[in-house]
Amino acid sequence: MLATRAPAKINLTLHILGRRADGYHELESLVAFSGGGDALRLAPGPELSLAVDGPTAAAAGVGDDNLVLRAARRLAERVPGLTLGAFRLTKYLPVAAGIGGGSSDAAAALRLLAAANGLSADDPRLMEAARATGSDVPVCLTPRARFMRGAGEAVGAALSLPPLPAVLLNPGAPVATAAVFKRLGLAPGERTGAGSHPAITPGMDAEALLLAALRKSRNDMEDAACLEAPVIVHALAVLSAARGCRLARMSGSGATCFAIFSTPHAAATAAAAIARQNPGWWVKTAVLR
Ligand SMILES: C[C@](O)(CO)[C@H](O)COP(=O)(O)OP(=O)(O)OC[C@H]1O[C@@H](n2ccc(N)nc2=O)[C@H](O)[C@@H]1O
Ligand SMILES: Nc1ncnc2c1ncn2[C@@H]1O[C@H](COP(=O)(O)OP(=O)(O)OP(=O)(O)O)[C@@H](O)[C@H]1O
Repeated sequence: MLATRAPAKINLTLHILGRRADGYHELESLVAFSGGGDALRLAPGPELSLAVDGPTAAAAGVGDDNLVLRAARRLAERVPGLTLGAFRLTKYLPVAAGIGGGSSDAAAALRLLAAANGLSADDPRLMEAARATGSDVPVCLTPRARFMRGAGEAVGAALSLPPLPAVLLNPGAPVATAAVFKRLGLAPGERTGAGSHPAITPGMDAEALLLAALRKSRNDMEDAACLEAPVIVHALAVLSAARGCRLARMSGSGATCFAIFSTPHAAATAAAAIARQNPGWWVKTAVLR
């Protein structure tokens, strides 16, 4: 039995540069990852199957369109004689939440299949299968902080950013990614005129440089997502007002928002207070890296 984790993907920044002729949006995003997340196991064998359990299993679905199965099929198309097997996904991350849960599961499936088949981590067929599965899958293949560009197919080198203590908050409203992109109202071929992304380089000091660069950047999907799910406005206000919050922002197409704190203790104290006051919300602490 092989096992791996599928952590949450957090878009620390998300700049929309325009819409390509093929309808997809061109973006520039600094992405980081939580610890924890979903758990995926694989018993290698000739037949492909999937069982799903865990608190958010029902929303993710066990059908043929589960991203674990889609990623496995995309790799099998590229690797003759690929050993497949029985996957078991234990789903903890909220679904349709802007934290790439399904994409991270798909990337985890590719990592396990690579291990089961003796493929090296830099075998180009893994990245090709990731690209063919979904826009967020390439950046999740090796979950370390890095830039993603294009429509998500171009991923930069891993960045050794200082670990960022954070609170992740999902207010319980599922948000469809395509609906938020549509609300941006860009025509194919149209540019947004977004300025260049503030420089973020390996080894940046957490206290000063990284936070300053993050504050100068944005999530360009935030306003559109707030129209789709107005509770996001409230979620951002709650995070911003938390004691010790240094930056609060939405991830991806929402509705999950994150806040950065100076220490894990400050994040844990804020998370406990927010969870107490909002019993229906998904509130977790994380160290993003
Ligand atoms: C918003 C982000 O989460 C930021 O990381 C991603 O860009 C979205 O990634 P994703 O959920 O994996 O997206 P996909 O499943 O590939 O696409 C869902 C839908 O979102 C739209 N889409 C997606 C990515 C992109 N760069 N431009 C788009 O316009 C397309 O309408 C597409 O049909
Ligand atoms: N393993 C999976 N986990 C979660 N959702 C899945 C999975 N497989 C397929 N899906 C479907 O994919 C859709 C998007 O789910 P996901 O949780 O990945 O969204 P997201 O967090 O908004 O992603 P992103 O941030 O990449 O836009 C859901 O409608 C869900 O039914």
